[in-house]
Amino acid sequence: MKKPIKVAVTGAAGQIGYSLLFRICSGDMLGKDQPIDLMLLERNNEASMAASRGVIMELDDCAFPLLNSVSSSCCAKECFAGAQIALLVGARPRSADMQRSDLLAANAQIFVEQGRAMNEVADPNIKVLVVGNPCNTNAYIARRCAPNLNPRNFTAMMRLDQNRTFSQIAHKLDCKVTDIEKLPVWGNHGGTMFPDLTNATVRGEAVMNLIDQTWYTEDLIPTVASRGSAIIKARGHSSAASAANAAIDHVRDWVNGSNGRWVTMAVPSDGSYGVPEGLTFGFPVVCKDGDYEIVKGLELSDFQKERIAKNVKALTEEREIVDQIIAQA
Ligand SMILES: NC(=O)c1ccc[n+]([C@@H]2O[C@H](COP(=O)([O-])OP(=O)(O)OC[C@H]3O[C@@H](n4cnc5c(N)ncnc54)[C@H](O)[C@@H]3O)[C@@H](O)[C@H]2O)c1
Ligand SMILES: O=C(O)C[C@H](O)C(=O)O
Repeated sequence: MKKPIKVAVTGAAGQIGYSLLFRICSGDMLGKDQPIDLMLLERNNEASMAASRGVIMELDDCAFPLLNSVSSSCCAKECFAGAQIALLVGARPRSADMQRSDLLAANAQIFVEQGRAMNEVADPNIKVLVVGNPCNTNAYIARRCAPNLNPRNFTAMMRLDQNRTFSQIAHKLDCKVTDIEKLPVWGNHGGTMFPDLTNATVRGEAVMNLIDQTWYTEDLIPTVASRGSAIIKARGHSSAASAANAAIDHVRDWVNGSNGRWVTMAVPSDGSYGVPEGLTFGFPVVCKDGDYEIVKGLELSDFQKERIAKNVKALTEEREIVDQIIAQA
């Protein structure tokens, strides 16, 4: 029997939490032989605590063989004590009339506090996935506030954007999602995100030979970039089960490897492809041995450079705003 891994999840009683926790405990994220100590964080108010208790009752009622223990707290330091993996989901979602970046004012402070708490009590090599929006910049905040932890390990979720692109391509070309390779989404989980078909293949054939450029730039890219808004309009709530699924995919591949496949993770830039060092930026990565590597050596066309530059601009502007928030916090 393996030793349990300590997994912290914030926003445990929210929409995403309700899809995510049950899949973590059934072994979808870390494997069917990996026991888990689950540590939940919710807001300190009666409704959130009650909802959190209800979720724990349901987790109990599933009798998950892999769930070694579960605890719930409204104190970040208690929740993150010894945590080896943290999924930072707890944050306000946007409403139909908002951009994700409009959430910075509401959510930035959460990631200042949680970054500081992790810095004091988490495993120094903790792997962090930020889901709460705007997730790239929130991951940047948490990393800045946790100088004692491994900075590479502060990542944000763009796997949902990749999964959305894969499904659009599979519908368009009538293929299986598993036939598709080398299709990353660069940049920010925001309006400028860049689903990049340049190197994508379907059963080994270049996707760009199978679709026309107009469909790519005028249909696919806007459809993926506005999918979150389309779901909010349709459901009245932001995506939840698909977001939880993407979080599972992100952490599973990071921990257990992507078998040579490119996957999209937003990670601290090392300066690759002209992206300023330190921005939390969506890149194509390959995961192996519990780590990720940005795919290197790609020749970028002017079209790719221009799309990447728009994301650099958006994230640089957000970084300027939050640098002030961090300095004042
Ligand atoms: N990156 C992505 O692809 C992606 C996809 C979907 C949603 N999101 C984002 O995920 C976040 C959560 O979405 P949701 O639909 O689950 O929202 P929700 O409102 O249903 O749940 C959020 C939960 O977080 C809790 N929470 C708030 N502040 C907290 C704090 N400081 N500590 C602990 N818990 C706290 C709330 O009490 C609530 O239970 C939102 O910001 C949303 O925009 C991101
Ligand atoms: O769009 C949102 O605000 C929610 C989430 O980021 C999504 O992409 O579904």
